[in-house]
Amino acid sequence: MLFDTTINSIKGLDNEAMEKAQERLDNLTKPLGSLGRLEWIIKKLAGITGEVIPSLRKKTVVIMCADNGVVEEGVSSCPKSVTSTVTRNFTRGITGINVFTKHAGADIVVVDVGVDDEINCDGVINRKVKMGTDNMAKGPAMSRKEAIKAMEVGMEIVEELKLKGVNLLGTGEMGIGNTTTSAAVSAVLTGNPVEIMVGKGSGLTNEALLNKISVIKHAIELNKPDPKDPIDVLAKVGGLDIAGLTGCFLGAAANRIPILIDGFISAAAALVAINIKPEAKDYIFPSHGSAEPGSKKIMENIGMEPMLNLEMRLGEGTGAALAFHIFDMAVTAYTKMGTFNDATIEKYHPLE
Ligand SMILES: O=C(O)c1ccc[n+]([C@@H]2O[C@H](COP(=O)([O-])O)[C@@H](O)[C@H]2O)c1
Ligand SMILES: Cc1cc2nc[nH]c2cc1C
Repeated sequence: MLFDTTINSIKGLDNEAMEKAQERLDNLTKPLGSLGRLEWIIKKLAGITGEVIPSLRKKTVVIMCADNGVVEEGVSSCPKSVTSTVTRNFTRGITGINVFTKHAGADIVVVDVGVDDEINCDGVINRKVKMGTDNMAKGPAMSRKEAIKAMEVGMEIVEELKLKGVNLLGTGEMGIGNTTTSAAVSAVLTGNPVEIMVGKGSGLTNEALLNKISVIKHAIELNKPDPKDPIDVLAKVGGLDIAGLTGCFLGAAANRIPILIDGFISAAAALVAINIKPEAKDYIFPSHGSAEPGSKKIMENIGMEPMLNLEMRLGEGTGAALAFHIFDMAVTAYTKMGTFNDATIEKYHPLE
């Protein structure tokens, strides 16, 4: 089964490549460590790829699109039909992520993993597991088998992209109601109270926010997801979009491809992936901190610090695409700066 083989092929980082990268970083004409977390990016890229001089040849954002049955409980300001409309619009070049990726010199791959509509649109890959999840306020969102199938969709997509030479991935999603499922999954897995994991998503009144909180609490009480079993949590109170992205994170780790988290939903998927296989964390990078409050709590739980804080909450992978620029700058500085061997000054050593 693809799921098991993927999980079993996730291995640790290449320490030798990381040591050599550190050596080069320390030899660049700058005070030791002065490029801060750009140096951390370089070292981690070297450990992931085994290349001492990493190059970002092909960058792609994978967008997992799916509907969430819980939307019928009034948890979103948007009608469910927005999921299929925006999914189609990704192929028309007019959405936020189209502009963000174009500017970053990256591509997008749009995957229908469970939109409740026949998409039939060139440019949208049809890997529909089912026509949206069931309403988690009335029973499990999906079966365990469906959750695994959706994760395998993500794993397959990453394998296909690897064959096409993609060596930097971003994660994005489109799914009305998915801030509700992300809050539910992350509340259960982090052990935080539902209230602090929930926000207004794409926009809610204060009254509707209270309803969203009680719907999530009810869904958790009803389905009793087991916090020690991340797949159980994903299946009972998650979504097909989150599951697809969880598969992308695990697939990227198995295929040694660096992969960036985007906003709250993508962070919830990374949280599930790390709970399934802790070593996957080595392959995952943060990008921005979403305005959705639960995003910060997930980052704290997985021990990551976003690189940007712009209060964005669009999703689609826009924050990840924005961070591609930081990666480009890190690699450019690392490869284009001179070393102390070329420079006319002595290597700078910090005071002991
Ligand atoms: O990425 C984020 O942090 C984020 C925060 C709030 C909303 N969104 C986007 O808005 C949609 C979900 O909002 P909602 O209110 O329907 O749960 C979904 O399509 C996401 O892409 C995304
Ligand atoms: C237009 C629109 C675009 C989106 N992208 C992600 N969520 C969205 C919600 C809406 C409403």
